[in-house]
Amino acid sequence: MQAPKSPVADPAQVQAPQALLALALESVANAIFLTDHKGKIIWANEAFARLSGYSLADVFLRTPAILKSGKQSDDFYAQLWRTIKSGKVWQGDVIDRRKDGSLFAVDETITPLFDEQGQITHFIAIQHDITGRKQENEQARHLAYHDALTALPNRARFFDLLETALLNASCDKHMLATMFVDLDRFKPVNDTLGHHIGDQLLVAVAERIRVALRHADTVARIGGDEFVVLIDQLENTDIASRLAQKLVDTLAQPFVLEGRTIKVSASVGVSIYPSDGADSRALLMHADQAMYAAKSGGGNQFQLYCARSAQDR
Ligand SMILES: Nc1nc2c(ncn2[C@@H]2O[C@H](COP(=O)(O)OP(=O)(O)OP(=O)(O)O)[C@@H](O)[C@H]2O)c(=O)[nH]1
Repeated sequence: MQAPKSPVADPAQVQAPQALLALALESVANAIFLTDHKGKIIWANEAFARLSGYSLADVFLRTPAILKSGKQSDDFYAQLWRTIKSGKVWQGDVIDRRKDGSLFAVDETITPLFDEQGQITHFIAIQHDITGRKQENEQARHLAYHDALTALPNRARFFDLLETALLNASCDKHMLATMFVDLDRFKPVNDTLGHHIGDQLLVAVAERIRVALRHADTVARIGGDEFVVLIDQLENTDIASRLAQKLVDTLAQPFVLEGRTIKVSASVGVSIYPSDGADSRALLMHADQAMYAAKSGGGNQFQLYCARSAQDR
């Protein structure tokens, strides 16, 4: 079989309904391809070539597997095939790969075509390009859950992660630690060196905290100079103390920004699940109280939450 040629190009010249239909399918803005009952592509329109980068000759008698991006599981494709082979319409979002290797996202509908005996003869796939919409959604999701200055997770994201970690911790009966990290004397940096240096310092602080911890630990920025940390699957409280001291030490090291050496320090408060609180609100509140105890002690130190001393305050 040879790849069919494009139909006539000028709709005004086309009289026969079938030729007009062929021209309409060729010219429509949605990418469309037609396969035989085994899934081999026997026709594709110009919009498909524009979207995928594959000409009809490239894909002729190949299967749509040529578009596979690796972003969907084998189960996904198995389910798709089960649906259309049973004679039903399949509809869903798919991420495909172009001829040049780049990815694109489509909202795709695949419809089986039947002969008079009710046997499937072909499948027709119609794709609507949603790459832009997907990217916008992802950007919006990222903005909703991340701090714009440091790109760390924000308060909302931190609480989501903490809730999930707490669910797992209560099932598996393991401990976790939350830490409240607040810079000491950050305001004078803004006041004397300017807000833009203050911003750079916050970015550098975020990076130092991240580097001091393991990849699996979570660091979030929840306010001006306030960061929180989640240490999951904590083996013992000594580890939390050691990590808190590590944060205090790393943040006490001078920062060099735009050729200036800047010294700040941090106060860190630590609370442990389950001994210091059973839920996210209690844990964060107690880590915050412990942080204030560290600040009252002169800063540049950490404190573990202590229920008795919190009652005395
Ligand atoms: N540069 C910069 N400053 C910010 C940002 N958000 C909040 N701030 C400033 O951060 C400061 C935080 O206030 P404080 O926590 O009282 O400052 P501090 O000097 O560290 O106070 P102590 O913790 O008591 O030592 C305020 O001056 C805010 O204006 C930001 O995104 N960028």
